[in-house]
Amino acid sequence: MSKNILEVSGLRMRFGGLLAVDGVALEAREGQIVSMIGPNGAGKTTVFNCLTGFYKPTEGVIRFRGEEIQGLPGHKIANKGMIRTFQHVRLFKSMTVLENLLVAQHRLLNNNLLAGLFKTPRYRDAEQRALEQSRYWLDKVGLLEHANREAGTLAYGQQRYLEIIRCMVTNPTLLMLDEPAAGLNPSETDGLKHLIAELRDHHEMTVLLIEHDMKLVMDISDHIVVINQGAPLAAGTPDEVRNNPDVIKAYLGED
Ligand SMILES: Nc1ncnc2c1ncn2[C@@H]1O[C@H](COP(=O)(O)OP(=O)(O)OP(=O)(O)O)[C@@H](O)[C@H]1O
Repeated sequence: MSKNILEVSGLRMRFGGLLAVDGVALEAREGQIVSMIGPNGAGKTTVFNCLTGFYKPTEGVIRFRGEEIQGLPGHKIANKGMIRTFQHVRLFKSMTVLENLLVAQHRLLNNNLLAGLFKTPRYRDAEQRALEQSRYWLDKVGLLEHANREAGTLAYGQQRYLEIIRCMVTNPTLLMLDEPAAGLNPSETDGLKHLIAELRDHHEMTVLLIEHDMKLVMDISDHIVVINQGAPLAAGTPDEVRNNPDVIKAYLGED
């Protein structure tokens, strides 16, 4: 059986009088796509912010590859291999597409200032690997020909892809995507769906997804967690969730 990458239990996050996250639990096993859904304001992004160390959770246990990480600063959690995208595109828009990918791999490159200054063979090897890794992922999402363009000049859908591969070049253990389909047209959304499925099926990636596009979620998720007003409402396979009366009432019935 595949191992647990992420285990979250009893997660609570309070902002003054507002309990934005109230007892959320979730689990992601290696190679699974796990989606978190719920109406606007349900607390999904707040859960992401707690997992990635942007917020210190009020309560709860977060285990990443068996190790408790709740309350650790974001950079330490990212160094452990938990990498995310944001609801709104956050690229270095005046840098080239390729530079965005190289900057993301700075840990591989800049671990020794002197090595960088003198361009030692070891540094050059690392630089070469970073370039190869970048080209591989650019090719995968059809952006290789745009490698030297300013990232801000890419079409919106391409910027979304670039954000995802900017995570992939760091060889993450867990890829967390916050509404990656937001603002995409149907054909871009379909491309995104295939890319996420490919990351799981051919790159053994574990993916935690927040998404409002129900077709995307239902088509690719192995497991879905539904939260409503901060609290867990249901969890299960896409079929179980789709047919759950509480979910239909609280969420799917809203549209
Ligand atoms: N830093 C903060 N300070 C105070 N309240 C916050 C903060 N961050 C989030 N909230 C509140 O917590 C609740 C949950 O917000 P959150 O953004 O996590 O929901 P969401 O499920 O991601 O929503 P959406 O689907 O619209 O992105 C909301 O009521 C929001 O206003």
